[in-house]
Amino acid sequence: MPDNASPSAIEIRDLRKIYAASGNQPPKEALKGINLDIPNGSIFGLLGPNGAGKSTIINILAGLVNKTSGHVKIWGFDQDVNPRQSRAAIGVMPQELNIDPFLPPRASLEVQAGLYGVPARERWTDEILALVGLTAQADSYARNLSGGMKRRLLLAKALVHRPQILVLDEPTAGVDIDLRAMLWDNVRRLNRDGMTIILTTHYLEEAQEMCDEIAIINHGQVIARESTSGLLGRADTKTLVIDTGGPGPVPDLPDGAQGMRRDNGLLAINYRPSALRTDQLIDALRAAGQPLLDVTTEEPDLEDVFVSLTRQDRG
Ligand SMILES: Nc1ncnc2c1ncn2[C@@H]1O[C@H](COP(=O)(O)OP(=O)(O)OP(=O)(O)O)[C@@H](O)[C@H]1O
Repeated sequence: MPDNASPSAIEIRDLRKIYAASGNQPPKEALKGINLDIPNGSIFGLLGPNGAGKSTIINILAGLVNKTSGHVKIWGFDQDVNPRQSRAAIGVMPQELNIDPFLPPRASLEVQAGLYGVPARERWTDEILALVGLTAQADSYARNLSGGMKRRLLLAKALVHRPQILVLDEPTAGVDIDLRAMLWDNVRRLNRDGMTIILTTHYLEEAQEMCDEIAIINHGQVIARESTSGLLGRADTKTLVIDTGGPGPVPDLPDGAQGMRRDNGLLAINYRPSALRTDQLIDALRAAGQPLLDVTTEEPDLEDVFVSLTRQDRG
């Protein structure tokens, strides 16, 4: 296993990608100078709306798409200077189910290990099969596997060469709850053993739960890159939920606060903590003669941050 002296598993500098024009499609500048360091040992989320450039970044990391310019270091190896080593350090679980239907899982892993030049004594085929829960299906034709099992096989294939970095491209799109839980168990275990995980997902609550750090990509640029908790702290929105003893009209509130009655009769007041303090809201409610039988606050989630950041960045 090569040593990586850098604290970053991945270093991306001024990465640009222009897809050439084709047919009547003009050229497309998909990446406009990405700078990104992905810390060694992290579970890192790469988020962004459709077409933001996430797959382009991942495909460049995986060596499947050629960059137009810029530098990429994987596990300390520059892709252009040490292509073989940089490739060996990364395993990618792709979005598409690209599996040979006639190869059983065990054979498929052996073929993959051969492609990566893993010597027989260093293979860990049975361990990987056990890890992803395919031991019982190890010798069944892949075409007989369920969709969920095929996904597990994709994860297994990404692991054969014991990469230091594992990339999961939308791993849970269209996947049922059990498989999702199993995937995340596996990912956490691999991470605990030292593997750096890079994940793209459309499920923001999943990113919130799984990722230590997150970069948000929009229009081919990094528009935020922070710890998940730092990012959550950025959302300048909070909701105060009050039991006023039953339904009733929404009282007058200070500027910057929006109130609504929920179906259960609770009064929900959305406000910006930077503009208004909670006690000012409470004072206003007291002045309006509202009973305050119970008061709770609801914190923002990643979705709030994501929506507000990508909205600001529009255009
Ligand atoms: N092979 C290609 N040729 C031309 N344009 C492309 C090609 N691949 C991607 N693009 C364009 O580059 C931009 C970025 O696409 P990319 O697939 O990287 O986005 P994404 O963030 O992964 O989106 P999604 O979440 O939908 O997968 C988009 O405008 C897309 O249409």
